[in-house]
Amino acid sequence: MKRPTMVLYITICCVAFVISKIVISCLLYKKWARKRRIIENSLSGGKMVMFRSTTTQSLCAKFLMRKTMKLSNKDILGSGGYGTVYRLMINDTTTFAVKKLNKGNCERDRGFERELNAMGDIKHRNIVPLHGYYIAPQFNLLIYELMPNGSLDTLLHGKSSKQETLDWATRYKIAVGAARGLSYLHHDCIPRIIHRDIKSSNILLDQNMEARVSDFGLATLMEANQSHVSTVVAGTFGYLAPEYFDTGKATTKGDVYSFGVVLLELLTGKRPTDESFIENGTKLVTWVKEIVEGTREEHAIDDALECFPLEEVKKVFNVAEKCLESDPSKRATMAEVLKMLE
Ligand SMILES: Nc1ncnc2c1ncn2[C@@H]1O[C@H](COP(=O)(O)OP(=O)(O)OP(=O)(O)O)[C@@H](O)[C@H]1O
Repeated sequence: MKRPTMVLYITICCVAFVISKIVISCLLYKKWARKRRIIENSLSGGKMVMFRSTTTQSLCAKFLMRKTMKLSNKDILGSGGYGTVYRLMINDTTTFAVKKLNKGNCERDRGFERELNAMGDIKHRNIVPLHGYYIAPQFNLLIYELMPNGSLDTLLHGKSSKQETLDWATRYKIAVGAARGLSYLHHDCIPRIIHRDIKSSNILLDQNMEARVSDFGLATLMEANQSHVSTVVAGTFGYLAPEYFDTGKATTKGDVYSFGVVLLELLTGKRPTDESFIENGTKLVTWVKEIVEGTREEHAIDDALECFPLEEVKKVFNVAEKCLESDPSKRATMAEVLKMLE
């Protein structure tokens, strides 16, 4: 090849290389600028409130918001009917769980308000702490403490092969902790709080496997002179008390019934919606009642439990029965349930 032709080729290659670099840089800049614009737009017109605590005192709201805006699918911890929950890592020692509720759905907006009303002032070792919230034009955020051991539902029914079976002592501890949290809501809060969605996926576990009641999106406040609150029936199939299902009147006894179903899940390792019940035309509650009547509790206990103290197990079956009385006036209160378990 002649020298001038070669120089021409090399020049063309160099120019093409430089142009492609410029184009790529422009595209990357455009993408970055777009992302930044979205973050700026989200930050403007929004209101961030962080409650004072040792975890939050050194945090700057703007820094927290910027971190929140960068959350993506890989940070998702789980999704529910009302929103998506993300893991938000601030630094090596501080991580939050952020629930994002998109606006525009009346029920979802009400859920956000209910959650704030119910949880704003609550501090109890068996309730998931709410650290703050963010209100923006397009969405709302709830900022909780991250529960590193996830939900009871995943621990009992999760499919991961790495997952260890929950031993009896841990199950018992979870039952007592959840009962303590619920009893606090019913008997020690003013006004009293009905949770309305007690189920295993709303019982989370902290680093010490201590149970924490979460998800107050349906929670209802009840003044001292009220015996019930009339609502549209909501909650989760399999956990709803029969009288609530029939009348829509929410009472603390409805939560007691749902807690009874959670006790059965801990004992039997079965979901209330387990397919085997549907196939046999029965329900978890009916099946267990028959077993307890025939004093055959050892046949209902979770197969995954290799050893367990039978007397203690029988006692918990009896407590569950007292929670699952079909007549709410005969059903135990949460304070009584806690006393029996403790
Ligand atoms: N504070 C938290 N720490 C760790 N994981 C959490 C936390 N809060 C929620 N999660 C996870 O996110 C999942 C979704 O939670 P969310 O409360 O939105 O829905 P759900 O209770 O599963 O269903 P629904 O709200 O429809 O009743 C939970 O099952 C749980 O695994």
